[in-house]
Amino acid sequence: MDKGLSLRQVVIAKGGKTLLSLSHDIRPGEVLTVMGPSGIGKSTLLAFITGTLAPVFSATGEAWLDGRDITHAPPHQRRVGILFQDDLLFPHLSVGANLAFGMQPGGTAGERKARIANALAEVGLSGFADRDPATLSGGQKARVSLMRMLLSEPSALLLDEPFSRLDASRRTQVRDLVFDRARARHLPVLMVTHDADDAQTAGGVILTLGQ
Ligand SMILES: Nc1ncnc2c1ncn2[C@@H]1O[C@H](COP(=O)(O)OP(=O)(O)OP(=O)(O)O)[C@@H](O)[C@H]1O
Repeated sequence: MDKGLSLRQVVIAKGGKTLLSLSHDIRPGEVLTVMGPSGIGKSTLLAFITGTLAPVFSATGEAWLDGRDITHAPPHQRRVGILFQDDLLFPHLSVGANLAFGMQPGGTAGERKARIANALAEVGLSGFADRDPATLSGGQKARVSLMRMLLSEPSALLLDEPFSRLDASRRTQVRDLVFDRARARHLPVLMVTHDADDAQTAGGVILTLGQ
C-alpha cells in the first residue's frame, strides 16, 4: 500500500507479556476503530505509532505511512497527528497563536495570518483569532484543537477518545466535523474509543482487542 497507514505484525509487550498484536492497513479517507477493555493497550498502540512508547513496553513489527517505514523515525518526523480527550490549548496564548503553534513553517506573516483565518473559518470560528481560550466553550476548544493539529499537515490522524468530555449534542457536532475534515484531506484515521456510537458513526472497520 503506497498511501495510508499500515500496521504490520505489530506486537506490543510489557514485562514479557504480550498486550496486543495486530496487522491492519488504513487507506486514505478510511477509519479504523479500535475498541476493547480498559488497560488492553489501545493508547499504547497509538504511542507506538507516534513514537512515544514508554520504556516499560517493548514492540516488534512496523508502522508505515504513505510508503515510508516510520517505526524508528523521531516523533516530529512521522507526520502523525493525534487528538486526545484532554487536548488543552495553551492558556497564555490567543486562539490564533495556539493555531500558529501547530503550523508548518514557511510563508510571509500575511500568508500565515490568512492560513489561521481560513482554519478558523473551516470550523465555523471566523473572527476568533484574538480570543482567550478560557472564553471558549468545550466544543469551540475542541474545534480549535482539531485545526491546530491539522495545520501541522499530518499524513494520518489518531484519535484517543477525543469526544468523551463533550456533552451529547456537542459530541455529535464535533465528531462529525472531525471525520468530515479528515475525509476532506484524505487522511487515514485510527480511533480508540469505548463508545459504540462513536464507532458506528466512524463507519469503517471496528477491531475489538482482547477477543
Ligand atoms: N507509562 C507506563 N508505565 C507502565 N505501565 C503503563 C504505562 N502506560 C500504560 N501502562 C499500562 O499498560 C497497559 C495498557 O495501557 P493503555 O493506556 O494502552 O490501555 P488502554 O486500553 O488505552 O486503556 P483505557 O481504555 O483505560 O484508556 C495498562 O495495564 C496500563 O496500566
